[in-house]
Amino acid sequence: MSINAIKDDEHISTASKKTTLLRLFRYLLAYRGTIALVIIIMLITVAISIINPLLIERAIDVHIANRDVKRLLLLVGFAVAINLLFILLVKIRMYLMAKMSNDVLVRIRQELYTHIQKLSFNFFDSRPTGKILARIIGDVNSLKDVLSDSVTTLIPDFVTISAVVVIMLIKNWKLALASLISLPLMMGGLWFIETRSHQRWRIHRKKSSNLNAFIHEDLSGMRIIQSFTAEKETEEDFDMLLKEHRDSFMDAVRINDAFFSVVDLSWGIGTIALYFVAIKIMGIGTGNVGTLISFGMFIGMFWRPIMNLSNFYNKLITNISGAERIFDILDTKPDITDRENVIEMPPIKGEVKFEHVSFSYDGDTKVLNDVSFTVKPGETIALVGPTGAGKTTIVNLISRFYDVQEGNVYIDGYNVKDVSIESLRKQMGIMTQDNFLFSGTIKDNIRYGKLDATDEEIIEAAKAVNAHDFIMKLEKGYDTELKERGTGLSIGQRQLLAFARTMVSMPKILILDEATSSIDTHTEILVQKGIEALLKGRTSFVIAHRLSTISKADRIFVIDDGKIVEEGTSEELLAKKGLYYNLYMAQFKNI
Ligand SMILES: Nc1ncnc2c1ncn2[C@@H]1O[C@H](COP(=O)(O)OP(=O)(O)OP(=O)(O)O)[C@@H](O)[C@H]1O
Repeated sequence: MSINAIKDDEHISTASKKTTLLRLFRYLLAYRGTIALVIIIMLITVAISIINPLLIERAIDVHIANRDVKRLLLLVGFAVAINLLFILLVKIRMYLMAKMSNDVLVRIRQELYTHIQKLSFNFFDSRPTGKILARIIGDVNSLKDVLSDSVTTLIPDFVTISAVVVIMLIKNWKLALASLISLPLMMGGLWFIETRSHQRWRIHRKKSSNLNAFIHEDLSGMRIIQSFTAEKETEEDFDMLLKEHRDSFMDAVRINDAFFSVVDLSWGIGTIALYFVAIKIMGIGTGNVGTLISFGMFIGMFWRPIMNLSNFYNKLITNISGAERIFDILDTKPDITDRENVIEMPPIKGEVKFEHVSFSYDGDTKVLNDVSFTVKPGETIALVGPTGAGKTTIVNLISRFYDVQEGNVYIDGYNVKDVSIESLRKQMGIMTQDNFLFSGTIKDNIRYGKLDATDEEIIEAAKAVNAHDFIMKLEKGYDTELKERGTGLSIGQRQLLAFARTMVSMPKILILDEATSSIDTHTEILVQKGIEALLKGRTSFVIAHRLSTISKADRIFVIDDGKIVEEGTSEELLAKKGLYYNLYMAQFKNI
C-alpha cells in the first residue's frame, strides 16, 4: 500500500485495544505519588458526597420530626464545613490532574520527536510531513482527556459506585435491586455501540491526517500554486478531503451520541422501578419518606458516575486510535541503525572507497549497479550525468543515509556499517540544494554546523565563504532574525549562509549538491569563491552544475544509468568525445 500520497489512508498496525491502553497508562506510573494524592483527595470527596444524603435523611426523619432545632443547626453547620472542604479539595485535585496529564503529553511528544529524528530517510520518503505532524500534535492532544479522566473518573467513580451499592444493599436490599434493575440493559447497549464506534473513529483519524498533510503541503508550496494559478485545482482537492473528514466525523459521532441516551434511559427506568417498588409493592408511606428521598439521591449518585464512566469510555474509544497511531511510529524501527559493538570512527583523513556497490530503493529496480571507485583524501570529485542517473544516490550512500544491498562503502578503510552513525556523519558536511534555514538569528543558523562554535569561529567561517560582508550590511548583522526558511534573503545569500554553516563544522568529507538556480553575477562570483573556500583541504563530492566547479575538479565521474561510465579531468573527457563531451556541449557551448 502506498503511504506516500496525501489522499491515501495510512496503514496503521493495530495492537489490541487492551495492549494500547496498558501501554498508555504505563506513562502514568511515573506519577504514582500524584496519583496516590489524587486518590486520597477523591476518597475524601466521595465520602463527603455519600454522607450528604445520610445527613439529609437524619435531618428530616430525626431532627425535623422531633423538632430539635439545636441539633438541626449543628448538623447544618457540619454539612457546610465538610462541603467547603469538598470545594477546596476538588480545586486541588483539578490542578494536580491538569499538571500530570500535561507532563505526560510533553513526555510522549518528546519521545515521538526524538524517535522520529532517528528514523531513516526511507521513513520520510514514504510519508508526507503533514501526516507526521498530525501525529505529534493532533494525536498526542487527543490523549489529554483520556489521561486525566482515567485518574479522575475511573478510580473515584468505581469507588463511588461500589460504596453506593453497598450502602443501598445494607439499607434496603429490595429497593437497591429495584434501582439497579436496568443495569444489564445499559451494559448491553454500550457494548453494542462500542463495537461499531471504534472502527469509525479510526477512519476519522486517518482522514484528519490526510487533511493535515494536504494543508501542510499546500502552504509549503503556496508560491508554486499561485505562480501556476492552480488555486482552483487545489481548492477542489481540499473540498474533497474536507468532505471526507466531515463525513467520517459525522459517521463516528452519530453512533457516539447514542451512548448517553442509553445511560439516560437506564437511569430513568431505575428511578421508576425504585418508586414503583417502594410505594406500590412495599407500601412505604409518610413515616419514612427520608429513606425514600435518600434512596432517590443514592440512585443519582449511582447513575451519575456511571454516566461519567460511559463518558470516559466514549472518549477512550474516540481517542484510542490516536494512541494507536503514536505507538505505530514509536514501534517503527529505523532502517539504518548502529550494529552491536560498533566502534567510534576516529578522526579521518577522508579517503572514500566504493567496492562493487549496487543499490535499489525499492528492492526491485537497481539504481546503482556495481559501482567501484577510490577517492584520495583532499580530492575534489565532480559528479555529472543526466537527471536520474544516480548521482544523489551515490552521495547518500557515503553518509549512510541508506544501506547498500551489495558491495561495501569504506571511509579511511572503515566499512561505514562498522562505525557509529554519529561518529561518521559528524565528520561530513552535507549541503543539499535546499539550503534549509531555520527561524532564528543568522548566528544561530551558522552555529547549527557546530553547536559549540564561538562567535569568532562563526565570523571566521562566514568570512571564509564570503558571507561576512552581506551579513554586516544587514540591520542587526549576525543577530538579524531570519524569517522561516530565510525568506527575507536572496537565494545567493541563503547559499552563502549554508556555506558558512558547513564551513564552521570543518568536515573532512564534503558533499555538495550545487544549486542550479541563476543568481546575479556579483553574488555568483561570491558563491563561486565560497565554494572554492569550502572545497579546499577536504575530500569533496560535488554534484556539479557550474562549469567552473567542474573544470576545477581533480576528477570528474560521469554517471549514467547507475554506473560510472567515464572518469578523468575535463580535458581528458572532452578529448574522449563521449557522454561528458555531449553533456558539456549541450549545457555549456553558449557560455
Ligand atoms: N527515495 C527514493 N525512492 C525511490 N526511488 C528513488 C528515490 N530517490 C531517487 N530515486 C530514483 O533513483 C534514481 C536515481 O536518482 P538520483 O536522485 O540518484 O539521480 P540524480 O542523478 O541525482 O538525478 P538529478 O540530477 O535529477 O538529481 C532515479 O530513477 C530516481 O527516480
